Amino acid sequence: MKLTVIGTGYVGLVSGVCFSDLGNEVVCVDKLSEKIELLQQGEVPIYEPGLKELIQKNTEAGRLSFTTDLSEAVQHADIIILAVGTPSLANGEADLTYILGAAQEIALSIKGPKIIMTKSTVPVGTNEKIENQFKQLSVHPVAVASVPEFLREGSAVRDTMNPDRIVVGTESEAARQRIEELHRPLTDQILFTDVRSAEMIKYASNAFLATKISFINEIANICEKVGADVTMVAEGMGYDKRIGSSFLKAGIGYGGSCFPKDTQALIQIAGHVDYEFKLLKSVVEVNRDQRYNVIRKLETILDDLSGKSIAVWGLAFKPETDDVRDSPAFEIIASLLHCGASVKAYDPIATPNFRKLLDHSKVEYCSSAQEAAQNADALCVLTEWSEFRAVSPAMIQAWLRRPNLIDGRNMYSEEELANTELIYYSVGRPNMNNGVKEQTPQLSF
Ligand SMILES: NC(=O)C1=CN([C@@H]2O[C@H](COP(=O)(O)OP(=O)(O)OC[C@H]3O[C@@H](n4cnc5c(N)ncnc54)[C@H](O)[C@@H]3O)[C@@H](O)[C@H]2O)C=CC1
Ligand SMILES: O=C(O)[C@H]1O[C@H](OP(=O)(O)OP(=O)(O)OC[C@H]2O[C@@H](n3ccc(=O)[nH]c3=O)[C@H](O)[C@@H]2O)[C@H](O)[C@@H](O)[C@@H]1O
Repeated sequence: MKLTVIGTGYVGLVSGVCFSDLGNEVVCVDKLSEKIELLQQGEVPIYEPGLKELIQKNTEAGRLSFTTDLSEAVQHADIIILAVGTPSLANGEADLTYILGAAQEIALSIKGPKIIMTKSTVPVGTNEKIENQFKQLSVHPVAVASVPEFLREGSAVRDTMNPDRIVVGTESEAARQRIEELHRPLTDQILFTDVRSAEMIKYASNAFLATKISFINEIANICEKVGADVTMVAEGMGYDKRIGSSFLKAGIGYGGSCFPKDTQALIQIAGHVDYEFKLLKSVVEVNRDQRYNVIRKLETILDDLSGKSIAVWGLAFKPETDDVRDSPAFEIIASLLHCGASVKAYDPIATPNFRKLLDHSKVEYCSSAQEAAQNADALCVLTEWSEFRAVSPAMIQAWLRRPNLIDGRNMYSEEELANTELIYYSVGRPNMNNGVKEQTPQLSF
């Protein structure tokens, strides 16, 4: 099949590359010429395991190419995939400027019938708007389908090649058949729905996963007060197939380019039809507060943070990505600065992106985990990179000036801490002091 993908962010690039790897002829379009030039030279603008090799393989095979010329590229395609960004507006609503802009450009360019497959996450009703735009601007028949994307950053290629399901929302039988044909090599689990339901499935899925995270984070906060261990609680819950073990890792709250924006957008979508999504509002509020536990724990240990040197390990919103969009590290570091602390930060790959967000005289970006931790008054682990897991708590203690470790991702075990003198606070687990668990709090009932 011949495909044109509009937008070379995570979704556009990864799906374009994977579809070409399945034998389709794919042209990827972006309006940013510097991105396209990089891709044409075989370089990848994002860090995503396995992607570079696939780009090289499929470019060499002549199935994959990159261009800034949208109007030329769309002529080539049977199916045009919309994968441009839908960021948040200040009020939390999804900004549809890019997707409607791209649809307009396509409508003014096409010279024959096309299938438009929307992979961007868009509010319910957007694909109908896109369809209307085509009717107004083009004489050529266009079938629109909502085919939301569920990949995760850091495992985007694997997720795309092994999807749990493909959702296809369309009213067009022709689009349905072609899109089924395109996805059949990936899975048999293809669900056909109406357009609005497909759009809703995407928001509901992200909101549900975000709810699981805020739920376990609140359980963790209670565990800290009653002396239980959230990792055991999550394990015990997860064996129940109705609950499932995934997305029950307590931490510093979810970040990234999607959960924060999509939860806000769904609250707005509900608001537009006079429905107050109370549960999701709480999920967002819990998430916003969870990251500040790191600061509260530091204050418990160090009292006043003014003048202290705090090491931070991890700036990306999760491991295996250099994406720092809505990373909890940003607000945590901003709070540390607000409290008068100075920060020494290290991330294996996300530092250049983070520095663009926060260039401050009191933030020193270090080139190794050791350099960041050396002589600091405390270390905060904010992203669970395997590189950090490989450093023993004893080594961390040796590097620090004062033996304080705040583990925002529950990376280290009781056994590893047993032979150290660290004061260790994690999330929803008993604190440790000099290798010994702090006493379980007395319960007053
Ligand atoms: N990042 C992720 O892991 C996932 C994202 N999504 C959704 O997919 C959509 C895309 O997200 P990302 O890939 O992160 O996007 P992104 O924001 O990183 O990249 C979008 C790209 O589209 C380009 N673009 C915008 N308008 C254009 C036009 N008219 N012509 C050509 N190029 C244009 C931009 O220059 C940019 O390079 C969003 O709706 C997002 O919510 C869905 C699942 C996963
Ligand atoms: O719509 C999207 O963009 C994507 O959003 C998420 O993917 P992603 O943001 O790449 O990463 P996740 O692995 O879901 O992690 C999101 C955040 O939740 C946090 N998280 C995740 C799981 C967990 O148990 N606990 C937890 O705190 C992570 O640290 C991270 O900050 C969804 O998992 C994808 O299915 C979806 O396609």
